[in-house]
Amino acid sequence: MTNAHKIGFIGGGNMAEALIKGLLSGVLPADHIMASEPSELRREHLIESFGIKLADNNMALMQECDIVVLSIKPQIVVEVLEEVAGTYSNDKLIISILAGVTTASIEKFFQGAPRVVRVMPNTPALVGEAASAMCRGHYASQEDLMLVKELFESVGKVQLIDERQMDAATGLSGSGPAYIYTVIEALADGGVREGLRRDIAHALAVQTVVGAALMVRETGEHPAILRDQVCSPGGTAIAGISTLEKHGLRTTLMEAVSASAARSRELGDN
Ligand SMILES: NC(=O)C1=CN([C@@H]2O[C@H](COP(=O)(O)OP(=O)(O)OC[C@H]3O[C@@H](n4cnc5c(N)ncnc54)[C@H](O)[C@@H]3O)[C@@H](O)[C@H]2O)C=CC1
Ligand SMILES: O=C(O)[C@@H]1CCC=N1
Repeated sequence: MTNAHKIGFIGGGNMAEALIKGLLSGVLPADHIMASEPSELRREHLIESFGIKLADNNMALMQECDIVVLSIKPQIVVEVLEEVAGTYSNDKLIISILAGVTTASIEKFFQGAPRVVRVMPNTPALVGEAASAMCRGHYASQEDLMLVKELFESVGKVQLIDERQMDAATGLSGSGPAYIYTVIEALADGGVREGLRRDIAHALAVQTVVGAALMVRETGEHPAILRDQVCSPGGTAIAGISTLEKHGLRTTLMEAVSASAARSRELGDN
């Protein structure tokens, strides 16, 4: 399917890079991927690392690609959409990965019935393990939605959701890798505090998080059941869990998701 398409990224930053790397190792050859990016340093990096073509500017990219991914910061979306709106035609599909920005607020920049699909991916796309949530705009077809779903399935797992839930997904999975990296760092710190060498503590922390996540995914068991299997009566794990509960880990994580979702809503208001 996607081999018939040319995909262009407006903004070649962190998230675009994760998607480009993931797409290259999956469904798309380098000559089907483009980016437009003002930073000379980033342009060189993208050419050298991935062999993709860099457009001279955003309008040139819009003209050359039939799938255009908006991967700039939400704060400059108005400026960029005003710039490229004139080069849009209805045979092009726009994918927005911008936090907070609604499909309706993108559609209003274009004439006619612009086809917009909104996706909230995350950076593990780089290793083919993205968690992406997506929804379609007013004029995108079911076929458009399925095409984008297939594209993002090539870099991880996809959930179709209602647009009203996109800020929640941004708070959970879009931003979530940052929480888990912090958890990994903190677990390793705990190991170092207990006398482990830093590199060993880091390796044990990473593999523990990978292993626990795979247990949940591959056994299909509820996390509480898997946790109970670790906690021996009167043992070590329940002593650790008791400390996590005392310091409110669950509420802290829930509030982190809500704070991030609230920020996503704020970004959409600008
Ligand atoms: N970083 C993440 O984990 C995730 C980011 N997103 C969304 O992806 C988008 C991009 O985020 P990041 O990649 O993290 O940001 P970033 O700052 O790494 O990338 C943005 C890129 O846009 C370029 N740029 C600036 N002005 C431009 C212009 N006028 N035209 C074209 N390119 C321009 C910048 O030079 C930069 O390389 C944001 O809207 C964010 O909400 C979504 C999911 C996860
Ligand atoms: O921090 C941000 O705004 C972006 C969106 C989701 C993850 N990172």
